[in-house]
Amino acid sequence: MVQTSGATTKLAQHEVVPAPTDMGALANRINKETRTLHNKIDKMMTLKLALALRDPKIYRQGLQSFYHVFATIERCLKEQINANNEWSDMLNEIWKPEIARTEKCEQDLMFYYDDNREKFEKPMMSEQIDFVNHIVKSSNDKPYLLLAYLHVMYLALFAGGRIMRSSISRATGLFPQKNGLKHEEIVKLGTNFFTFDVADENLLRLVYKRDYELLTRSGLTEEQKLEVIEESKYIFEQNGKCVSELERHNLVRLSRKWSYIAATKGYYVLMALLVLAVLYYVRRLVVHAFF
Ligand code: HEM
Repeated sequence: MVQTSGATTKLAQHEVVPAPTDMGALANRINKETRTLHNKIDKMMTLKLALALRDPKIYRQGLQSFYHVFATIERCLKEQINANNEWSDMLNEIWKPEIARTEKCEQDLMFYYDDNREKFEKPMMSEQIDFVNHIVKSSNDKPYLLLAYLHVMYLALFAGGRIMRSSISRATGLFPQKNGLKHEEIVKLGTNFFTFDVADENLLRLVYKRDYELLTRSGLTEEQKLEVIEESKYIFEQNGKCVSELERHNLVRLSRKWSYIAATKGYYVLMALLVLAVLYYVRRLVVHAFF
């Protein structure tokens, strides 16, 4: 458990581990090797978020996709810690319960799905199912691959997550009205995913990164570190596939909606166009006759 209450993040530069310039540190190596992939998903998600913030249905689909990933990581992690194998101590010492996302994500999903747990409990989209199966297999075959998830998925929350939290909180079209609650109260109910129950989030991040480095520095062979870096690339790529899959799904949903409108309201649209054409013709006749 991280003792963060009343703490301050004012650490001297030399106390921050790993130093940003330490290119031997596993976390820095992952960041360097995945920079291009990160920039790609950053652009993708920033674009999609602009749409999702106007449509709670799109937002909750995105959140659901992350829910399955975090819930699977945390389930596998618990299994490996309880297994008392050669990786249990390392994983247990890096892991901080305050960073867990399963419950936080569930609280938000219950809010957006009106307390219908069965609507989000199981992954239904194929890329999400592949992702979940891959995590379970990696964790069973090589438990140290969970270290890729512990860096990539959880540190994302402190950087991009913070940026996203601020745009989400300002998005007025996203939150359903609930029993006359004030906007700030509603925002709180729907943004648990981005909050940590600690006095100082930055300290939590620094302690997490420090323990990750101290335990992985000599706890893994070079070959295992290379495998963790490869798994990190997979995580970025698979997140990208999940985002694209949702985009395709919504395009189909929207086109079905428009074909439905055309099929059911087509008569009225045709009549309106006809009236406009007649008005245009009459206007032309009048202009021609008098001018
Ligand atoms: C699934 C999507 C994403 C993943 C997995 C991800 C992952 C990461 C990781 C692992 C880091 C390094 C953190 C560290 O070492 O402390 C990071 C940094 C960062 N991310 Fe993301 N990220 C994602 C999406 C985004 C998005 C959408 C944005 C922008 C809104 C963003 C903005 C940033 C920023 C500003 C940093 C800090 C860069 C730095 O300190 O040099 N990320 N992200």
